Amino acid sequence: MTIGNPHGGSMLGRVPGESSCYAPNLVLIGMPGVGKSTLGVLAAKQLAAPFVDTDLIIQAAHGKRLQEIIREKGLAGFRAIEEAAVCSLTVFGTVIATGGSVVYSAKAMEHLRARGFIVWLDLSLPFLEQRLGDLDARGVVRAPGQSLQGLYEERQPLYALHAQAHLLLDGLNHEDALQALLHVLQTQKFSMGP
Ligand SMILES: Nc1ncnc2c1ncn2[C@@H]1O[C@H](COP(=O)(O)OP(=O)(O)O)[C@@H](O)[C@H]1O
Ligand SMILES: O=C(O)C1=C[C@@H](OP(=O)(O)O)[C@@H](O)[C@H](O)C1
Ligand SMILES: [Mg+2]
Repeated sequence: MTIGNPHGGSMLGRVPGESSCYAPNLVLIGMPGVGKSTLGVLAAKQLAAPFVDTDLIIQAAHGKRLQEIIREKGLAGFRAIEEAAVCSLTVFGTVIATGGSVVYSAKAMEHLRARGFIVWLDLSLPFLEQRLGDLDARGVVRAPGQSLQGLYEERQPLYALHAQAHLLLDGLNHEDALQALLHVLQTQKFSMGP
């Protein structure tokens, strides 16, 4: 399923209220474990673009791993930290891997949308179950006792709401996933160049 490119033929954009044009970011969203961080690096290499992982920015700012931040600050606290980190991004022409929970913040998604093209990386639940190990060890924003299926069903509509393109990665290895992403970008006439 392709959701469409509202920029039309040109991917050059303008931040509301600002005068200069920018090279858009490529923003990856999706469930934890789908491969946003891994594929983001591979895509950045291929596109000769810088790469940013918002999880790493948050970890570096706090000097702690995400699991510890979530444990100490709680779910709402982590969401607020994530929103602030994303809204402070000023990069252009950059591949951005987000954390899976970013879609809970309309403000963060608006910020990303104003500066980039948003691709939803998706895995069907059985593939995701196979991919993810212990959710607690991974540090995921979910209610106590919430199952992966419950989280998946809660999040799918949010990813669909914010994405401009959708990519189902079931059964694709790293290289095939990269090629599939590049194909989507080509189809959508996405370019980071001027
Ligand atoms: N296409 C793929 N095939 C198999 N394993 C993958 C693939 N993409 C990512 N992985 C693995 O899945 C795990 C989660 O990947 P990661 O990039 O951290 O996902 P995310 O950032 O979306 O949470 C990692 O162990 C990674 O090596
Ligand atoms: O989906 C989530 O609730 C989260 C996903 C993580 O990032 P990845 O999606 O890169 O695993 C990280 O932001 C945090 O631990 C919460
Ligand atoms: Mg990641």
